[in-house]
Amino acid sequence: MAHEAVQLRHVTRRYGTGGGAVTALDEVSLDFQHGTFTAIMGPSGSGKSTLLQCAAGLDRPTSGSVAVGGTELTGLSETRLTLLRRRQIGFVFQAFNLLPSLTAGQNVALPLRLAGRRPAPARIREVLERVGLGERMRHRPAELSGGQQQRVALARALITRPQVLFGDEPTGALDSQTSREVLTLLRDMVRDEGRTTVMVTHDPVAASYADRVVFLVDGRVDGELCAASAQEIAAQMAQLEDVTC
Ligand SMILES: Nc1ncnc2c1ncn2[C@@H]1O[C@H](COP(=O)(O)OP(=O)(O)OP(=O)(O)O)[C@@H](O)[C@H]1O
Repeated sequence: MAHEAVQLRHVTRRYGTGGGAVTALDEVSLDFQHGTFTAIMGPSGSGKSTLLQCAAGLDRPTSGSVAVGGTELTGLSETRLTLLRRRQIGFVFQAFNLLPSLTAGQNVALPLRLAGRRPAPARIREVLERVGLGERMRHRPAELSGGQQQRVALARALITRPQVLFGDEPTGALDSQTSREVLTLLRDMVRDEGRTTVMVTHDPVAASYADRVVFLVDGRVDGELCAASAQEIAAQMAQLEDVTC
């Protein structure tokens, strides 16, 4: 494919005005290539979540441009942006955000229902099987472990076959063993299905599952590592946190 999966050019996001204004992102330019797994790291308040929200079309930059799958988001109406998000983007958060009264299968079907489509039961089963939960279709969230709930949330994000999957601390609420299972699943999906994945994390071990780690400091890109170990990533983070203290 000719274009990047996600392209940010000189993206600035400012909150507020006057003396109390905060520049959460400051002229960030980044490309996320098709079929790659990128982790975004940086000290608290460095702009990681803002970057993800702008890249996913959930927030609009103050200036600069974002393109997803070759479509420029700047200037799209809210309706067209919503349609693009539904078709091309999946999102998983630290909180699983499942509806407690719905079964796993019904939760997974929700994005299609919201788009006015009738989900085929076979497709729901296929996606739940992909995350290892084919037998749990009729279970409600309270009957599932944290890791299983996050896998249902992942299946829900994948039901529309998005080009790009964004995760904001997707393993932040999981113990280390369960985190590893979810991260392995994410990495396998990138490798086997070419699902471009961008994940914010505080955890160097989680980041080591990615092909590339981009570091943010004060809303700017401050270096990156490729195919790095958790130790290398932790060392880089310690250095950045020292500098910003
Ligand atoms: N809605 C908002 N209104 C005002 N300021 C905001 C808003 N959202 C974020 N900020 C500010 O923008 C900066 C970047 O925030 P952001 O949440 O992107 O950082 P982060 O790196 O994800 O932080 P953390 O690791 O603590 O979650 C911070 O200074 C934050 O206080």
